[in-house]
Order: sequence, then C-alpha cells, then structure tokens
Amino acid sequence: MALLEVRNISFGYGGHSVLDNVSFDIEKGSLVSLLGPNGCGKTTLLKILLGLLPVPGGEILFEGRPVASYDRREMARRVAYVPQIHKAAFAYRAIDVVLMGRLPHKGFWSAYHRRDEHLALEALDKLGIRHLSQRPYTQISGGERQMVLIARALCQGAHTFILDEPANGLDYGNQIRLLEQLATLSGEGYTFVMSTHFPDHVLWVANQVVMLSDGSIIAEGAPDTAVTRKNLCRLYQADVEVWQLLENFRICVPQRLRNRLCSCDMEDVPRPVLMAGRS
Ligand SMILES: Nc1ncnc2c1ncn2[C@@H]1O[C@H](COP(=O)(O)OP(=O)(O)OP(=O)(O)O)[C@@H](O)[C@H]1O
Repeated sequence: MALLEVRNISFGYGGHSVLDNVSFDIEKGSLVSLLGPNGCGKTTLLKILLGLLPVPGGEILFEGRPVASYDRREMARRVAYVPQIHKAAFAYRAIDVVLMGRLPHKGFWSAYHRRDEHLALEALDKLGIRHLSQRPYTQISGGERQMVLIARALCQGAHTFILDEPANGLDYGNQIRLLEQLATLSGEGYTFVMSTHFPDHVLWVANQVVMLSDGSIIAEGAPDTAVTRKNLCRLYQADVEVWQLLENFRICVPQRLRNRLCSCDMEDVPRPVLMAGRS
C-alpha cells in the first residue's frame, strides 16, 4: 500500500477548472516534486493532499484512509505543511515559531517542556539557523522565515512533509543545504512532496516527479525518465537540454543561453554527455 494514493482528482474554483482527473501514488520515504508553470495547480493540489480543499470526485488516501476522515490535529501529527507565503502578525521569536510545531502534541493548557525546546533547537541546528533563534520573526528576511518554517515542520515530528516552493527566496547556499537536508531525511524514511520551479532541483534530489500542465499530468515517475527536453518544452515552452555530467548527476541547459555563450571562445569547456535518446 502506498503512503498517499491520489485517485482521479478533479477540482476547480467556481466555474474555472484547475485539475482534471489527476492520479498518482507516493511511497513512504519518497522525495516527490511537483513541477509545472505558474498557475498550473501545484498549490491547489498540495492543499487537496492535506484535505484543506474538498474535492467533488475522486479520492485521496493517506495510509489507506481517506484524508477527509482525519481531524486536523491527527493530520498535523502526521503531516507538516509549509505554505508558500506566511505572514506573521506578532513579533514572536523565531524559536517560538518553531516551538509552535509542538502544538499538535499538546493539550489545550499544557506548557512546552524541555524536550520540546530541545527538539526546536535541534531543528534549527539541522538547518544551520540557530543564530536566528532569538530574533523577532517579523524582522528576519523572507528566506530566513522560510527556513524557520521548515524548522517548525521538522519540530512538529511529522514524517510526511508538504512543502510549497520551499526553495523560493533562499540564497544559493541555503537552497543547497535545504536540498541536502531533504535528501538525507528522505533516506531516513521521511516523505516529502514539494512544488518547485527548478527542474535542476528535481534532477538532483527527487526520486519521483509529477509534471503538471493545464491541470493534467503530462509525465510522472522517475526524474531520469520524465524530466526530458520534450517534457520541459511542453511545460515551459522553452528549449532545455538535459545533460548528464557525472554518473548520476544531471543538469538542465537552456539552449538559447548556451548558444549565446557558445559563440564565445569555449574551447576549454569540457563537453558533457548528452542523455542519449531522451534529452
Ligand atoms: N482561491 C482561489 N480562488 C479562485 N481561483 C484560484 C484560487 N487559488 C488559485 N486560483 C487559480 O487556480 C489556478 C491554480 O493556482 P495555483 O495557486 O494552484 O497554481 P500554482 O501552480 O501553485 O502557481 P504558482 O507556480 O504561480 O504558485 C490559477 O489559475 C489561480 O489563479
């Protein structure tokens, strides 16, 4: 049995159809990326996975049970959600925001314990942001807030994470650290479903990709076979080759940019291996 089973989901806002008969499975320990252009329905699909939007037809099963049958607290102990945009009304310290991840484990009046604080600090350490712990959440940058929210998701103790464009707003180093952390945790059995605008990130760390265009899945499965020049062109109307640099390391190369550079002296640049027959 798959951890998450998405069966024939269609959804629209008012009369505007967004998702059309979407189906796929997610196994425990997978790192799944949703890839698709702006407005194709990634956030909508993530909210549906969480049971936040009711679907008229189809079914979402989490651990074999309909998502709609879980109450909020029960779901929050299993699944952590990091939304795309998060505004804070109060100047909580970053550590307090991370500690909020422990709320699904607490009774209404119970206070945080030392163990909760230990878990919060551990989450900040994992992401290399302990130095932010005492800073007011309203006074840190957007990327720093994003990291704090991911730390809160870790602190929540859930084993499944739904992340809406987690790398957005992160500097290059933090993007790499975040991807490393997600890959490590997925190797330990944690499951991640995240939307992204970076096909390279999918090639580097994901083991499953769902490519969405106009509300339908145009390709799904291992990034190795799904993230191809043809499919990237269908998604983005851009000509992007997929180059294999090392045994298992691929990158996207936008052709128009490459052509501009190739008119310069590029003799010293080693020629990578093109993905035979698939790029
Ligand atoms: N609350 C809403 N009411 C009406 N339409 C909405 C609502 N939320 C999203 N939409 C529309 O649904 C479509 C899908 O939006 P969604 O946010 O799921 O796309 P996305 O793939 O996450 O986009 P992006 O990559 O830009 O974040 C868009 O056309 C959007 O305008």
